[in-house]
Amino acid sequence: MASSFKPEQARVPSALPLPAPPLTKFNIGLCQLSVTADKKRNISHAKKAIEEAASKGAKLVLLPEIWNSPYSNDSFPVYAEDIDAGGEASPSTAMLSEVSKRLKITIIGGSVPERVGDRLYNTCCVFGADGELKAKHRKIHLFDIDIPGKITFMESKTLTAGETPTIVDTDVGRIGIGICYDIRFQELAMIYAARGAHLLCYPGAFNMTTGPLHWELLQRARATDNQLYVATCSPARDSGAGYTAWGHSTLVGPFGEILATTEHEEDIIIAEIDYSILDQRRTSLPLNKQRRGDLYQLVDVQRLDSK
Ligand SMILES: NC(=O)CC(=O)C(=O)O
Repeated sequence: MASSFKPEQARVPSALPLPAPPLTKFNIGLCQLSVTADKKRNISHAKKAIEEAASKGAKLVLLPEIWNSPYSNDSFPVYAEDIDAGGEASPSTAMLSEVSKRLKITIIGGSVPERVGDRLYNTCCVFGADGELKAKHRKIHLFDIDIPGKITFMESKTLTAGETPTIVDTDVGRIGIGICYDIRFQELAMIYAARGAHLLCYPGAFNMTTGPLHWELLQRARATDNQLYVATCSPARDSGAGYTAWGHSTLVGPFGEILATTEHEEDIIIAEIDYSILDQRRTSLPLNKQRRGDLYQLVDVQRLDSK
């Protein structure tokens, strides 16, 4: 019987069905890396961590937000790379491309500062198992925060905001990308879910003020509301750094369950993702059929405009 709730109208355009993923079960590796001021060391360190994750069975590896540079407005212009030029102009992404191809794995390359003319972005590159750059997400929501006596940080002093949501089909499923502060904006996750994402990946560097309260809560909320997997990856904590990361990289399942997590030290988490659970959860708790499209709607502006 057709529902008078008009669930198909709660997403504009209508939500896409969940696509069949290329594989159902695989391991994800979350590399919670220590980051120093030495960029060359950061790159070789990340490379070793990716190799270790792959040797332990990871088919998808996620890196932290800003893993090749300290997280500071002074550092972003100094460490920024011209990703589109590639090669020597972007040693960090050249390494990701080489490793993903050699190991035949998908890499969600955390984020690095990107230079485009006189602009800087906080950018996540996704490399396929063939070493090709499949997608580039520029942090859409810049992290400007001012909690007196606790934390003041203004990314907008140096960075420009990205303009588009990023969802990418990979060998390990359809993945929506957000960077750190992007996780606070539930509409982005809802748009990815409506576009058929199996998994959302958020490289992120929450801090000692918001991390304890919000980091796990937000991941579990995005996963529970959208009935999909959420993976996050933070830098390891360095208490001597100007910005102290919270750590606690995590994988959350589609029922909001923590499947794997860690503390704040350097670590490589290997955990299993099983996409067959998505259909099970959505059948048992059919939120997509129960939405009140007669009362509210989420408009995906980009998809609407491309129609
Ligand atoms: N660093 C961020 O982008 C976000 C963050 O720390 C927060 O939202 O809190």
